[in-house]
Order: sequence, then C-alpha cells, then structure tokens
Amino acid sequence: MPRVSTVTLAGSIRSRLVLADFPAKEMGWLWQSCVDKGVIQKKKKKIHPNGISHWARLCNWRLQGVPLQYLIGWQPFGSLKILCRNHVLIPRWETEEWVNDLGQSILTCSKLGSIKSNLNLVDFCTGTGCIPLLLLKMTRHTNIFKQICAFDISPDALKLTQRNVVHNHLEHSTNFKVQYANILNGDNLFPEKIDMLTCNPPYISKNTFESDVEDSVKRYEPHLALVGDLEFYENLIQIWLPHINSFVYELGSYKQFNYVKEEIIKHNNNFPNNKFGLGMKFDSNGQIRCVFGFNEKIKSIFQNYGQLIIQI
Ligand SMILES: C[S@@+](CC[C@H](N)C(=O)[O-])C[C@H]1O[C@@H](n2cnc3c(N)ncnc32)[C@H](O)[C@@H]1O
Repeated sequence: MPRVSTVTLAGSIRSRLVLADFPAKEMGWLWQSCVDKGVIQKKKKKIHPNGISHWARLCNWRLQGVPLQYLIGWQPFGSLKILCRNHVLIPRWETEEWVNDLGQSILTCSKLGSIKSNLNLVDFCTGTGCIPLLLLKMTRHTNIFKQICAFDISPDALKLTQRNVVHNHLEHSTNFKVQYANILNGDNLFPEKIDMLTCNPPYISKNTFESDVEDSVKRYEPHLALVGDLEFYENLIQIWLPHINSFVYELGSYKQFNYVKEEIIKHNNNFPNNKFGLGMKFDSNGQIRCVFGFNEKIKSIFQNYGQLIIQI
C-alpha cells in the first residue's frame, strides 16, 4: 500500500484530484489488485508510471461509482473468495450471514447424526454461485450433499459460477452442476425430490428500487438480479413445493413472507400427510431476511435456525 505523498502520478490533474478525495482504504485495495495482476511491479524501488496510471484509472472509475468488487475482481463470502464480474450481482453480507448460519445448522445436525447424508441441494438464481459454494465448502468433509445443482437465467452468471467452483478448489468435492434455466417457466429441472432448495431471487419492488437503491447499484449492477415482487414466491408455492423437502428463500418484505405463510397454511390443511413447518430469519440489522420451510424428513436442520412460526 503506497503512501500517497511518496507517489508521483504520471497521470493527469484529474488523477491527483481523485487521490485527494478518495478513502485511503479503497485506494489500498485497488493498489493491491494492480500488484496481484502484475500491472504494478516494483523494480529497484521504482514503480513503472504505466502501473501508476492504471491504478489512477481504477481510482477514477471508483469515484464514478463503479463498485469496488468489479474493480478488484472479488468479494469475500464466508471462507470463500468469490470472483465478481460485470453483469453479475455482487454477493451481499445479508446473504453471507444466513448461508453461514445454515451451514452451521447442517454441521451440527451432521455431528449429532440427526440428518442423513447424501442429500441433494438445488440453488435457484445462483448468480456468482456463492450460496451453494459456501454450503459445500463448510460441509464437504461430512459428505452431506451428494449432488448440488445451481441454476440461473443469465449466461454471464453461469460462466462466473463455473469459474468460482474452480477458483475455490471445489471442483472435486461433490457432483456440482451449473445449468441454464428460467425458473419461472420450468417445472421439470430436477428429476429427483429436492432435499434443500435455496434461492435469493430478485425481490426489490420497482418503487423501492427507484426511491431507495443507491445510484452505484442502479447504474452498474444487473436489474434482472434485483427487481421483483411476489413472482418467485408464487412460483415456489405453485411449482416447487410438491418436489421439495425444505426451502430457504431470501426476501425483502413482510408482504413476501406473509404470502408464503398463508400458502403454507393452506397447503398443510390440504395435505395433512406432508405438512411443512415454517420460519423467518432476521439479519443482524434487524430486517426480515429469509423465509424457510421444511417437512418431517429434514426438520432437525431448522429447529434452531430462525424464528419458527409454524411447528410440525
Ligand atoms: C439477487 S441475485 C442472487 C445472486 C446470488 N444467488 C447471490 O445471492 O448473490 C438474483 C439472480 O437471479 C437470476 N434470475 C433472475 N430471473 C431469473 C429467472 N427467471 N430464472 C432464473 N434465474 C433468474 C439473476 O440472473 C441473478 O443472478
């Protein structure tokens, strides 16, 4: 990490302005990414001016609002280093939190022997692949998951998920498939019963997107990954519920949670032999963040996961 005062910028006056306005920590990250990529190499204590101007360019982009993760190329997610690229949503800490807790619950049940191994996991709307990859990384020594399948509609996301599998050395851990699908159209994606279905769908309403979302997110992250209402929760109930033993869906509002809750109550009345328990989970900011459901087969994982609303 350079001390700004000792660096002579080969670039323009604009670049100097950038340095004056810029948080030192972020400059450090961008500097380190230049070093990692070999764009900046220190030779005989001198730094090549081309390297410096590349770094100054990154600083300028950052000042224009390009997310840091697209510039340095990655984001930590639990113990993973998740590669981030344009057109694919950057993983958020809120997601990291519930996924990490879910991994811990699975590990506890595996230790206690209250859950059988050889489960299959399906992740819809996988983006960078961060959710199934962290669950796999946390549990791989237990062989809990025999098969993992990650789906997305975006070809950029699918390519990036493939890269993230390899980048995190998880390609030999289990049978991990990455596949194109429009979740809202498909109902025949996975032939077997799904033990655990995870999904972080686009869930920010159009109004909230317009009024509350940061400019940098609006301008640089894919709208396809962000804007949605009830459609993925309706799809969960109408299409997937008969094919799954449990689900965890991230959400952004009580409207979405209440919809799932009402539908699970109806389902339990109609199918008393396949009842679902239901719960909600808050993030550490106190915001409602997930709805989860489970049947008898996979109940133990969810007993201490969040706040149970419907018991079975
Ligand atoms: C909120 S992002 C979640 C990404 C990642 N799972 C995460 O937690 O960071 C939503 C993802 O859903 C995908 N998506 C949007 N509509 C879809 C659809 N109809 N079928 C499948 N994937 C879809 C987007 O491409 C995007 O990658």
